[in-house]
Amino acid sequence: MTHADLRSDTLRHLEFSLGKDLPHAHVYDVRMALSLAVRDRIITPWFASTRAAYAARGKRVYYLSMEFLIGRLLEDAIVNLGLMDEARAVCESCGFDFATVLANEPDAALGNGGLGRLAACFLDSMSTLGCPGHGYGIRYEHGLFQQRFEDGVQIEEPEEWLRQKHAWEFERPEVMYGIAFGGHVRDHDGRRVWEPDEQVLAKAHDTPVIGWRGRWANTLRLWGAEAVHGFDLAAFNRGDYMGATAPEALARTISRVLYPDDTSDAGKELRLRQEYFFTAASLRDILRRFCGEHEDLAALPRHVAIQLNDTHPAIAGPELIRLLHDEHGMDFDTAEDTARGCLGYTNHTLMPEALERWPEWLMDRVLPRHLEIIGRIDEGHARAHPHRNAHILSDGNVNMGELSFIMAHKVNGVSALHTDLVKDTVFAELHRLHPDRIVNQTNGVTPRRWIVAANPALRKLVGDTIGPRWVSDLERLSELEPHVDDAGFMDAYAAAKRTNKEALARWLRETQGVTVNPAAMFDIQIKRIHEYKRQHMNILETIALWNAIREDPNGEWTPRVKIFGGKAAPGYVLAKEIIHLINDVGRVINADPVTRDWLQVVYPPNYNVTMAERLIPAADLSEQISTAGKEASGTGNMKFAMNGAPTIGTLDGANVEIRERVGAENFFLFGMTAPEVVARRTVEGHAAQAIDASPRLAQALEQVASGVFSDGDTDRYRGVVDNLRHHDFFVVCSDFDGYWDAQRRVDAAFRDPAGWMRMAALNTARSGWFSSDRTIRGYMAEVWDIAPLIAPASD
Ligand SMILES: CCc1ccc([C@H](C)CC(=O)N[C@@H]2O[C@H](CO)[C@@H](O)[C@H](O)[C@H]2O)cc1
Repeated sequence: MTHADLRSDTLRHLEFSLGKDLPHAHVYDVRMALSLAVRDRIITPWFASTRAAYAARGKRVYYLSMEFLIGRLLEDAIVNLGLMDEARAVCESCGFDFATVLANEPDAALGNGGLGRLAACFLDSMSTLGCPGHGYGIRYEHGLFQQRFEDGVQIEEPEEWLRQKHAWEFERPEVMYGIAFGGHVRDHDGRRVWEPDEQVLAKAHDTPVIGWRGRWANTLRLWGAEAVHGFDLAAFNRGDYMGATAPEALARTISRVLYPDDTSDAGKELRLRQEYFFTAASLRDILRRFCGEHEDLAALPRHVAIQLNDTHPAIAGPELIRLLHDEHGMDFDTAEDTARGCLGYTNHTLMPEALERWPEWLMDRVLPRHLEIIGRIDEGHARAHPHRNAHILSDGNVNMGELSFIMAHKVNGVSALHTDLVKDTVFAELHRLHPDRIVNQTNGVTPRRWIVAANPALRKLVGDTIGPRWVSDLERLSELEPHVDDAGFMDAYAAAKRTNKEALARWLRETQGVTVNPAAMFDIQIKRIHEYKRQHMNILETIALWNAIREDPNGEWTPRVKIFGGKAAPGYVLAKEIIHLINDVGRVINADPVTRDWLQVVYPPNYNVTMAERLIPAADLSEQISTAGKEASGTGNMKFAMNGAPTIGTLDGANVEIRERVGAENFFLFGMTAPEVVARRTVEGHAAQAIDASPRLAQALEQVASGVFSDGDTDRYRGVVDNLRHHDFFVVCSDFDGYWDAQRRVDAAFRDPAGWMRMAALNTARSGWFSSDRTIRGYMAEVWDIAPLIAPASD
């Protein structure tokens, strides 16, 4: 595949697909034309993969997720097809800067955070491994809101990724299903018949997902909602223009926007409709494909593995039973067992408020037949386990966690610690009743996006040092370890990090108007804003450091740039207060001439996948400081370690496994363990005690309370301060001094550049296990019982 070919194809698309003459082309036109030319090169492996899967008559995996946090796709496709140099040459030959062309693509922000991004990494790995699978989700017209700051306060604005044509999808008007809602269930000669009173059409939009080296491609099928009868001409003729389009608008509401909550169950009816809409359309599509190849529906589990990405598609259990029993006449118990044989359920959070519980009355109104079926499942489980103390239906609610567990043949947590906590807490009773149902599948991330695309300097160095095979066999990074004692390699490693830091400094200057010193330590915390992730502990430590530098300006300090990134759910008041506080503290500290050269705070708005790709390669320190027992896994922690940023963190989620693999000496540990946190909470006034014992913390809290960072306004942070002083459920105060001490250890370590770079390089060399390829191989063997349809990549 020469540059000439890609160039001629790009120019052909510019002319015939975009209808643009090169002299008049805008960057958008070139980006679209190049995208279409690159997409053309995905079609052949895509068709071949589909044919191979059909020919194999084997098993397929279906990953059902309300979220796919994809980001941009052009560079990802170019990387997986090995067309980087060609694509850059094509842009330059058209008179456009490659980076500018790539930057013209909007992020597909169809997710909130960890869960959605994990789904996207999993799709890349399933294609790279040749695991026949499809992603199923919702084609939201508006993804996660755009974040901007007004005087440091988060303002949400609608996200408009579809304002421009989406280059990577194929609309499938021929794949359309009517999805029913509401109505009643009545008896009809001994059978229960659902008579819904609403219907919405689900139309498929397919995006090919190409794997490394373009050897296999799966499909991401996203459903868009449309009205059965969209336009009311009679109303229009009556001049009731709103009335005329109301049916269309109402129907499209279902796929209009992503719910921006990532930890609390909004419990909104529309959310339940979204969950049923995509789950029902996906199951219809799965059964259509199966019935096109096989007769006996009881054989479904041998050919179909369905993974529930948290409880959000949990209605899949009752819906599959409804299809098998009500529509295909299978007897109920066989239908239930058949469904269980297909279903796997992944739990991603222990936060009680994040576990979905739908009021029975709401389920009865939206999905009356499903509520009946859920009742029968629960009764059946009670009959099988008379003394059980776990219920799907309890206190007038439908517990979607219990439903998912009982309807799945395998349940997994997303890190070793999390899986143990799932067994000991949220599902302790069900674990007792089904002791071999829970397995662990520690998360992973795709090295194609998070090293090859995001960090070309490191990619080149690693490739030059150990050859090309690490990209699809990441544990080969361990072959770098002997080179860590080689000065030449370490100089090149440090140079790569420096290149990335200078690039980030340039971007911060150009986009944020902030000048940072690339020699300073880039200390980064990027993730959704949440009390358990403890961004407020980070900013309190920053204030304490500021105080310490001001008290001893000539002391031996390590220049540090504190970089934050992250959105708060619009309704999460305290998280929004934390955002405001970080911006307010930054405003004061950055203006302080005494400390300016030693400490800066930067918080670029609208953190997303593309910004993560820019920040992570430039990081020196990875902040993973959640309250132990609260972060199910984390995946940012893995991306930072791979890109040579040692972690300061607690023994929480996958931090535990990162520390085990990179070595305790290459990890800055602090804080209470999960059991210690639980014990500490039982101590009356544990926060006040900790504050009394820590003058640094007490001073910082008092400064926040007294308005030092809010122009004397003593109300602005009353919420955060009172919560910390009187509740502090996430033990910020009790972990503060440990955190402070760990940060001072970081300072000392960073002042030894060679020593620091050694830690950084060992983090890279020892984090290969955290590839999502390893994770997917685990699911394939222990959950889906499926074999890849291609041999492992040889290069
Ligand atoms: C009902 C609202 C809602 C929406 C999303 C969620 C997600 C489960 C939250 C989430 O993203 N969890 C994160 O999942 C990652 C992938 O497994 C983990 O690495 C993170 O630790 C976990 O917080 C909970 C509740």
